[in-house]
Amino acid sequence: MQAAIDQVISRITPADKEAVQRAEQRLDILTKPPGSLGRLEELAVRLAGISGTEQPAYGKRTVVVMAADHGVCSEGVSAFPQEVTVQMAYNFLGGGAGVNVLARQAGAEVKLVDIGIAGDVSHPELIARKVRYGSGNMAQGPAMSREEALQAVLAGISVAEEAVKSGTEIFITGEMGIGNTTASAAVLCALEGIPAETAVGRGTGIDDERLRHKIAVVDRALKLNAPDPGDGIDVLSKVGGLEIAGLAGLILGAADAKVPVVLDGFISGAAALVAKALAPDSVHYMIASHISGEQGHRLMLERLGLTALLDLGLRLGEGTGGVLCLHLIEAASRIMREMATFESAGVSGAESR
Ligand SMILES: O=C(O)c1ccc[n+]([C@@H]2O[C@H](COP(=O)([O-])O)[C@@H](O)[C@H]2O)c1
Ligand SMILES: Cc1cc2nc[nH]c2cc1C
Repeated sequence: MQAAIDQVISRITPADKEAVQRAEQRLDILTKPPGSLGRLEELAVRLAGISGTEQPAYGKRTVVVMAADHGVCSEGVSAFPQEVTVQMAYNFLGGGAGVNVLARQAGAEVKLVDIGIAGDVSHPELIARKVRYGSGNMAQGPAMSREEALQAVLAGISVAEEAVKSGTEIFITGEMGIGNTTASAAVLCALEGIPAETAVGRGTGIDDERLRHKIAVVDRALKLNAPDPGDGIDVLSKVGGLEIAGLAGLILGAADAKVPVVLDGFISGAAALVAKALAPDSVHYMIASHISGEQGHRLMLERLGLTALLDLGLRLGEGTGGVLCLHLIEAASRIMREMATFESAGVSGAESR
């Protein structure tokens, strides 16, 4: 399994520098004062680098919602009970979750992957890739074995490969898993050497007392398991989660296919940090959609070297912020394809002063 992942990693290259240059040049001849479309221009340049063309057009958009459970829930780290994960799985499949609504509006398809839900889910639309029934309790031992972490990463890669084969041109990372902000905070601490109190937030909405307890749980898990910060798979297996591993694989698969991957919130950010640890150039293919209300996400994006496009105080997960960002991606790509140039519209350029 390691060899198959290494093969994918070896194919991931930086963004296309020439397409970046062509995009910058095109932005300067469009009918607007230079730089006046602000961050939309930066987005257009990044998309050019990813897609290898300064005038990209994106058709099929796929939100991949990886769902899994977390043994650490038994420590009382979430405001909600674990069974919500399986219940929400059916909500996604029925089209009633927040991300389903926003995806319909943005013309995106939602795919639910069972990568480690603690219960059984059966539905014709489900992508069944269960590695195990929930992770182990990281406060008492490793979350999973190294083999299970590799299997989950590989599952994410194969989901990406299959979606690209069926026409996906943009990915959005989504997830569902009660307890997964604890695992994501632990991954952030382990990879970036950050203290638990900086990385841990309120997740689904815990009070001050539970927050102090959650920080102590993450501290204990890190001390007990001593994950190796130089080894992304070790971090995943000791203090990660199955959906975090699956999303890390999805990001690697997207980067391998040179398809933009829009990151949602805190959990997607943890997966992105793992992908970066495994393949530093994968960051070139990531678009940070929004800054989550979850404490620690800002720092996470800083460590990824990415700037979020939206700041709406979202903290739902599922891919909701990522899907909202599709409207901006569509805007940036249409500007590059449809906006007139000074020459084509007969508009005078700036006077040199
Ligand atoms: O995306 C985010 O930034 C985000 C922030 C807080 C919570 N969530 C969602 O809430 C769940 C995890 O919260 P918790 O408190 O159970 O760890 C999980 O299903 C996530 O999708 C997501
Ligand atoms: C209801 C509910 C929906 C969610 N969607 C993502 N995380 C969630 C957590 C809860 C509790």
